[in-house]
Amino acid sequence: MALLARILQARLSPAPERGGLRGGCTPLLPRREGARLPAGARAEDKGAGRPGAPRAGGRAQGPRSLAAMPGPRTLANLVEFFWKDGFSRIHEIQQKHTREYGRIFKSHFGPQFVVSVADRDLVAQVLRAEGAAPQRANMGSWKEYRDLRGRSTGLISAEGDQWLKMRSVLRQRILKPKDVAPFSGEINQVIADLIKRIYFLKNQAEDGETVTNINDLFFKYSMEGVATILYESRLGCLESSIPQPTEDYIQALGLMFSMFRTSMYAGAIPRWLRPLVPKPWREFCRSWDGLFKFSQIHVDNKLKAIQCQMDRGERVRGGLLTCLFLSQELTLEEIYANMTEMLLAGVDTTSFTLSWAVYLLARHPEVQQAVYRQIVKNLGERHVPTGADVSKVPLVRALLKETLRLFPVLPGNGRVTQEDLVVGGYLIPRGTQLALCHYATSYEDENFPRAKEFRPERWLREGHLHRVDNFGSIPFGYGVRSCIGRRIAELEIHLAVIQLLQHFEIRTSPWTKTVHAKTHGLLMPGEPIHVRFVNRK
Ligand code: HEM
Repeated sequence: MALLARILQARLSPAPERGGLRGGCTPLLPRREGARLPAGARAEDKGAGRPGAPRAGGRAQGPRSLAAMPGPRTLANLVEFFWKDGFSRIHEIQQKHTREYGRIFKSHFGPQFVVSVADRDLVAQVLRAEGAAPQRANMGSWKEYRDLRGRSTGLISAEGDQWLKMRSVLRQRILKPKDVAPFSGEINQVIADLIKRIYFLKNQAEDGETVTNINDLFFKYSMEGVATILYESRLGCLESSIPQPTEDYIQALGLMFSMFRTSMYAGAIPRWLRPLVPKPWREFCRSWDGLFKFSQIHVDNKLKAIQCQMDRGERVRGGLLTCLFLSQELTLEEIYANMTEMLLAGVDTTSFTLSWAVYLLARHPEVQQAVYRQIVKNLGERHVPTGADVSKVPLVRALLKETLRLFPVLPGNGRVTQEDLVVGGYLIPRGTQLALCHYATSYEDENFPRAKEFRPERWLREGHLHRVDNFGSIPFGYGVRSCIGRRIAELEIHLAVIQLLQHFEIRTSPWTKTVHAKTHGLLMPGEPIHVRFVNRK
């Protein structure tokens, strides 16, 4: 039956040739008013989208409706997510559903209906067709909190004109590598503290080498690094005795982090159910209160310092926050909201990635040796690198890309379609939530030969003609709504990896286990990672 369905489907929907990034995508067709499904489409479509079935098509007969799209049953999905804690396995469920239903499938999450796209070319098609202000999916609860408290939205939660305005202000300041290169000095000071902290922790270890729970160490590094850029002030996260306000802040961040999960529950539970299940929404609001409060303290401190400088008639110069104050392009509420949301977006993402990168280096000494050799050859054993040096060590950049391919911090991304689209032969009406399944596409051999293997060299360019780009792995997203903090994160990670390898050989320890990924909103190491930092000299 399945074979017959596939053959019928193939006749109805000739598969387009896969043509890499530039070709091979189904063009986005405008909605054909009154387009009708071919007779019997429902039955025939049962096999559509399964592995081996045609990916896109229906052009001859018109696109198929969502009713014909395969996908898990609503009840099964609810059980998977709410009963079997599917929220911690989103990445695996993505792969499972792709295997079972194909590269485009539909699902229900509580009141939400989502179409998942797990195909490199279809993801490219969707993202390339975006308008001027793409809409992120599932931000209703974020917006609701802000309305409730009279707060502004930040870049993550804003939509439409509000988003365009804020994005155009922030993109001028941090979007390009050259914008963030001047932060190298500040980041290097944080890295100097990180290295000191590693020596301190090693000295406390029985073997003089093992640092347990590098996740925690890199969390503190990332928080200190991004706060240095966002608030233009140090928090003291890497000191032996962390100042109380910073300790409170770390707690607030912990709460913020657990909020990702809360936020998913909060969003998935319909409003009318809140009186019966009040906890998720209450927790959600409480954690946002804490985040906004903390950010506001730091922003206000900086504002006061600038005011004092101005009162003394001094010339005011500074980084991101200072520029935002002086340019007055954003209101104070918008600055609070953006600082809060950027901090939220900038700590765990960077720290998880750095933890995975160090774990992978420890597990693959031959790769580590190659990266180290390139650093020594092109930069030297002790040269403190700046942003401008990073292009001289392509293996360090390749290491980050490969780490993010295997462990993309955001295993999937969301969009709400702003026009009717035809994707993979299906008519997706305007206003439909799309989930772009980056984790699933990252692990496809077709996109990345021997995809399960850690091979950073796959990202090296052969000369200038060969551009290694692939919509199978776009960990920072793509296009006008992609990650605005990308260059900050890269700077923090590249500079840290270079200096860690200049100081230490990273080895596994008897306590280094195989670490599995767990999704907690973000894809994180499921267990603490322990490694040995062996002094180079
Ligand atoms: C390894 C680190 C990071 C990864 C993998 C990452 C990934 C992402 C992804 C996938 C998105 C969604 C893009 C889209 O919808 O197309 C995003 C958005 C965003 N990220 Fe990052 N991010 C990282 C670090 C950072 C840092 C350090 C900051 C801030 C300093 C930051 C700030 C943001 C903001 C504000 C947005 C929303 C952008 C908008 O909607 O205009 N991210 N990030």
